Amino acid sequence: MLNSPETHLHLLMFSIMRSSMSLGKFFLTSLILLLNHRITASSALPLGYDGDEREALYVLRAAFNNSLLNSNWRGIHCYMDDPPRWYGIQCNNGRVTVIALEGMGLKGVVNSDALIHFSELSILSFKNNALLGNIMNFSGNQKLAQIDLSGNKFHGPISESLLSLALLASLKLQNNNLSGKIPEFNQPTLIYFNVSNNNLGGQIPLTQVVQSFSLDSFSGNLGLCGSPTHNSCNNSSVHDSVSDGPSSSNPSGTADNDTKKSKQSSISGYAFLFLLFAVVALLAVILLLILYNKKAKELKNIVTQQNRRAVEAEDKKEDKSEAVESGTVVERGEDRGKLIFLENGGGFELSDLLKASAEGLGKGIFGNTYKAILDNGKALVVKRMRDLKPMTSEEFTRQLQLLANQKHPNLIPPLAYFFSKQEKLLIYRYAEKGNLFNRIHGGRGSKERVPFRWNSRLSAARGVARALQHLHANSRTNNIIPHGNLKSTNVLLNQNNIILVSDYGLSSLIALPIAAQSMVCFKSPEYQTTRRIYPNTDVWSYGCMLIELLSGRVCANAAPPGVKGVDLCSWVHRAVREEWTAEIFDSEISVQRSAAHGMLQLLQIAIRCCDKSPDKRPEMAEIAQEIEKMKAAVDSEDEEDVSVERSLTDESFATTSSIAAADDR
Ligand SMILES: Nc1ncnc2c1ncn2[C@@H]1O[C@H](COP(=O)(O)OP(=O)(O)OP(=O)(O)O)[C@@H](O)[C@H]1O
Repeated sequence: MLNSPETHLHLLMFSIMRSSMSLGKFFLTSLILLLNHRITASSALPLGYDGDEREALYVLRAAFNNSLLNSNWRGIHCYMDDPPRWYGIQCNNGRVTVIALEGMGLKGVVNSDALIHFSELSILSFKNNALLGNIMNFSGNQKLAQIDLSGNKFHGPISESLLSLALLASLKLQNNNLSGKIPEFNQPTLIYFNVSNNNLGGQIPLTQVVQSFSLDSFSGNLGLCGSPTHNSCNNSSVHDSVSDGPSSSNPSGTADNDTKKSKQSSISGYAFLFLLFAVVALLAVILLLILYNKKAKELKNIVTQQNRRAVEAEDKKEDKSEAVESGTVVERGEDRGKLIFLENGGGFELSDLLKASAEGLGKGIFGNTYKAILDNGKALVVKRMRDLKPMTSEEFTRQLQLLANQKHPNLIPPLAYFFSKQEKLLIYRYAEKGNLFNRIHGGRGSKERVPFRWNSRLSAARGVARALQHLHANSRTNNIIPHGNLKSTNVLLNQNNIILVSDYGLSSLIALPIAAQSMVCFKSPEYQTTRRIYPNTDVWSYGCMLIELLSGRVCANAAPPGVKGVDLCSWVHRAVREEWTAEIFDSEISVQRSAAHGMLQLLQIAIRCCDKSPDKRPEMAEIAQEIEKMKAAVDSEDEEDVSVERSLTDESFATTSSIAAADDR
């Protein structure tokens, strides 16, 4: 896990409340530390990402000038096999495969060559924004299969470069200002096509592919004629289409050539005049926009300066010893945020947090996590949240309150949160004994390693099952994913080794593209095949975690950055099928003879949880009940020393094999 050097939490809080500049600096420091860590960890590898792609994304970011992208699109966008960190971007092997920026109110002009470097791009969506410009040149994007530019302000013709996309399956250009004719699409791969509600004209191409789409795909374009519309094409539009396309209704060119030429030249004369007029109008609009922007910027600067002066003056007047009551909302101006306690008497106040020193614990989906130590020695955990769904402070509060209301001895709910326009923080109790991942894998091979024996592993499995059962029982009605990100780094141990499941229910806060890249649920078999997740997708994550607990191997779906893992469900199925089941168990527990029965039982439960079909997995309540009934092993020092004669043999797995074989599809 990443451990950044000691730093001061009050810097973070102070910067949030006082100065966006120092906040940026703090953020930059954390980012540099993170990048350093990554680069050191993989110094043997080449660059690991595509520089041209990153530059092209920066150009797009500048064009969009969107606050979320301005803050989120920083650093390395795709690094080798790491999950990508940029909002709306998905990658494979350091290359961008998906750009999906939907419904974000994006404005600005997208250059026609904006995507030329993305040769691995397969999905592009700018759906429902307010983007301007011509349809891009896609000649460099031969892997593009889905394009959705609908609901924008794109104008001009539909780019002919689309004709070169041999894998194109879906093209959505509806609700724009596109004009000109529809190109003669002929890719047999094209199964969805919509150009409705534009200003397109001329005859609809007679190619088999284009003609296979219904009237809905073309409606709302007054200038279109020919099948499947009910407008017959008048002579000029028919001639247009005849002269431009080989698959038009008169390909032999038997019409009177002279008449055709004179009509064509008069049409192109009008077209030229129209174009000239359009160019002049466009230049005038651009000039006006530039002037307007300049004025707006000047005005904004003046207002910002005045505001800053006003805030400084107010700060001087403020009583420094302002009391902060725990259990109440602490509010010092909307833009400077609020600290809200979710539990009465959190035992600390904002002023304590401001003075606390902090050290980095690591970086998760949401950003950096810090351990903050208050002056009285109490430790808290502060999570700095990034990539959240756009939501109001009220929505955020509602979601957090729901999470805080989940009371169970094996859950660790948020204690408090901080909300401002730029910054969202979650504050938790500190779990003194770290996480289950470190307990299973940490210090292997070193003298410091304290063996993690069967009874403790069984307690961990039981604690997590109880916590999940509680979450599942309490969220059944609204069909949400109760945990969504169950993995061993999110299972914590307190001073008394009590299991505390953390980070539950956060999928309701995080933006979908980021969640889909990072959260464990989205790596499940059902999401890979159907793009859907279900409440009992958690059961699958639990199955993976049980195998990690039994085998001491890292689970690929839940491995921290920089750690390689194994697809444990497939691995276990293979082990059982190929009859090397005895190898599954971690040597620290396989030497415990009295634990053999329990280990087999837990393995069988894990295999059922791992079923590819969500319907066939057991309910969390059933699993919890089965684990409750399992007895702790009667342990002794002697047992732990049986290293030569393994207590588990392949024969002892006869029952397990048959169950797993039935489950293995
Ligand atoms: N309340 C806590 N007490 C002690 N350690 C914690 C606490 N919360 C998180 N941690 C530890 O801090 C580190 C970073 O946590 P964080 O939640 O940011 O990332 P993660 O768990 O690795 O990934 P993800 O964001 O996907 O959950 C992890 O090692 C985690 O176990």
